[in-house]
Amino acid sequence: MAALLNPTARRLTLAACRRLSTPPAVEPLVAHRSTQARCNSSLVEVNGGFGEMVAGTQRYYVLGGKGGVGTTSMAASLAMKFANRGEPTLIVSMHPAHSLGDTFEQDLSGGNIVPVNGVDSLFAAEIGHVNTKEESSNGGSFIRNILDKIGLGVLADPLGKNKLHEMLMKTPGLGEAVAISKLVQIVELQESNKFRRIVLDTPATGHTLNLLSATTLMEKLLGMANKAVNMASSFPALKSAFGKDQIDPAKIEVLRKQIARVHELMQDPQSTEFIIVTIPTVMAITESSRFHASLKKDGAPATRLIVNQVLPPSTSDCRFCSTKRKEEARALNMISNDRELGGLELIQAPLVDVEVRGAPALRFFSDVVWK
Ligand SMILES: Nc1ncnc2c1ncn2[C@@H]1O[C@H](COP(=O)(O)OP(=O)(O)OP(=O)(O)O)[C@@H](O)[C@H]1O
Repeated sequence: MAALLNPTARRLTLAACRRLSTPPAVEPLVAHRSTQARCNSSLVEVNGGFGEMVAGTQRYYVLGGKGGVGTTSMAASLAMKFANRGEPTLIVSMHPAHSLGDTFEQDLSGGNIVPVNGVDSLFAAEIGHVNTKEESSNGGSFIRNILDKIGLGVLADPLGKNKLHEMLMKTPGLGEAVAISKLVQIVELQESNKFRRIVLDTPATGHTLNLLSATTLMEKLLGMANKAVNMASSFPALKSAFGKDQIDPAKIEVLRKQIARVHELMQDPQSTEFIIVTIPTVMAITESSRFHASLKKDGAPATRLIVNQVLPPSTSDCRFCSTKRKEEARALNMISNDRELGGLELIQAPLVDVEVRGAPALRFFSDVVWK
């Protein structure tokens, strides 16, 4: 088992490292450098196989895990690590409830690719989030765009903002449909060619990653289209505006092909690596095991498992800590004996004493995790 954080060094770390992006005005530079060196060198001897990742041909890194285990922090730290090597990197959050912007302490809610403040070579976008309030104030342009893509743009005007909303917000799978559609757009963008690495922060819903279910997605999109048409047909005033034949099969076919291309990329181990994020609890590990089984079933190439929030060692555990530590050891033990997870490369990321938030903390955390 890899050695973990030295608690003394850890205390020194994130709090001090938060300040390191800007050299101090008054503290002598040499002291600053020495603190920085301690921050950079100290802590963890965890082999994250980062060297292998850098040498590999992969361009896409898809991180997924149960809610709250730290997927966004891990994705952001990986993207930061690539960018710090000077590799142009894009991180995309596909979470319905985004926290990537909070992680970088920057507003990313516009859905566009924007440079991350204070980090060279790093760009970010949050996609897939449909904000009802914003949509209402901008006339439903995001949803309109999706409707356009499936040949139902004509629907947007006659339904009006409110009805459009009511209908689409109640459509199951809309969030995923929107996210996939946006991801396809991003991957196809000319601008995206400049990124050597693209890190995707994805929600794993249940134990599956719907990103891969292109077929299901297409069914959803088509179902959505049909629903829209049927609903509109029940409004007499709209009957003449359009009918089923308004759905443009050619447009649907273009979208289907684009999605198939993304799907293919995601299944190609030369292009994509899936990374499962978990925490050392029996429940999270059990779910990760199912998650890996479903990734394999989908032909998705997962090689690494990150166990996040592992307790640092201590010589003076309180009762609570030592009980917690035993529970953790039990959970970690499960991994090596698990048929699904046992074969994955294990990365242990320590529980640190401050939030992983803001560029300096992320920069530090990325060096701790990705070795
Ligand atoms: N190793 C760690 N040590 C300390 N805090 C951590 C660690 N990893 C994550 N956190 C903190 O835990 C919180 C949740 O992390 P994060 O947003 O990355 O989780 P998530 O799995 O993406 O959550 P969600 O699925 O709800 O979006 C954040 O406040 C983050 O700073």
